Amino acid sequence: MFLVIDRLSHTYFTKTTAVTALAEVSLSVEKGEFVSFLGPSGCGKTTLLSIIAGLIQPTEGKVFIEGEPLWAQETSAKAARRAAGSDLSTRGAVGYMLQQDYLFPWKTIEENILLGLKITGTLTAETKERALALLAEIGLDGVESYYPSQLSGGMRQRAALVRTLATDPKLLLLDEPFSALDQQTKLKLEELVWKTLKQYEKTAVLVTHDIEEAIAMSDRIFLFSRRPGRLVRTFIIPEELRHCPPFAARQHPTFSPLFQSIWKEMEALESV
Ligand SMILES: Nc1ncnc2c1ncn2[C@@H]1O[C@H](COP(=O)(O)OP(=O)(O)OP(=O)(O)O)[C@@H](O)[C@H]1O
Repeated sequence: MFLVIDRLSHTYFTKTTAVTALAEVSLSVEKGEFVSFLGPSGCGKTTLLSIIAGLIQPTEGKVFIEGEPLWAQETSAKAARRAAGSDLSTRGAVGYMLQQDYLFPWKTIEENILLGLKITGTLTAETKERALALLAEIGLDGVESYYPSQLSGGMRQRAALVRTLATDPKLLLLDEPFSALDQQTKLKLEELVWKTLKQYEKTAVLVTHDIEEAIAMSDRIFLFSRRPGRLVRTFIIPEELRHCPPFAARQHPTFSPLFQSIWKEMEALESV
């Protein structure tokens, strides 16, 4: 298994309160799989994504990426390899794409998309060429010297996708990356992201409120209860939808019945 989450719970402690965001979540994701986290607002989806990204340490439970535990003590051999600069296993392991593109406004598109490579010390002629080729592949050639303010929202999100993929991350975490876009741009970008991730055989986790988007993009959907978020159901997307790009999947006869059944479960969760 590529990603394993084992009996994970998380409580946020403030001076006066304790908020349990997630309770006893266990799930796993295969290499190359695209999964979505769906659930009522505040059920802990972003918290879970931040834990997988290594940004938050959970109060209980474990996360393994390719068998390696997050937050485990480094072995001395591994620490030595890292010190010598020869251990790239954790570099660029996880790519994060958010609702806002977070491109730096004072940097050009080219500087923005190469930033991750610079930070991780992996900027070479080869990785630069790859990033620029990716930019061209998604229809943004010619804008390298532009600043983010000179691009549309959809173009900026495409540039953010290139920046995320430039470091060749093993795992992509997508936190509602399409939710701020107009419907037409959103559908086009879903299509592009899906095709790009399939082409590069990436493993991805998407957080979304949008049931249709989750069905159109995913191989499986994990449905969470209200806070504290517990995994209540796993929907396996039928084979015929999984192999269709999102736009075609939305037109497929099995799409609507699946939407109805997930909608009913979501309604039941919201009314509890
Ligand atoms: N830093 C924090 N300190 C305290 N509580 C927090 C913190 N971050 C999140 N929470 C709380 O934890 C719960 C889960 O939040 P989270 O953002 O993970 O949910 P979500 O499912 O992603 O929500 P939404 O769908 O609305 O984006 C919420 O009740 C939230 O208020």
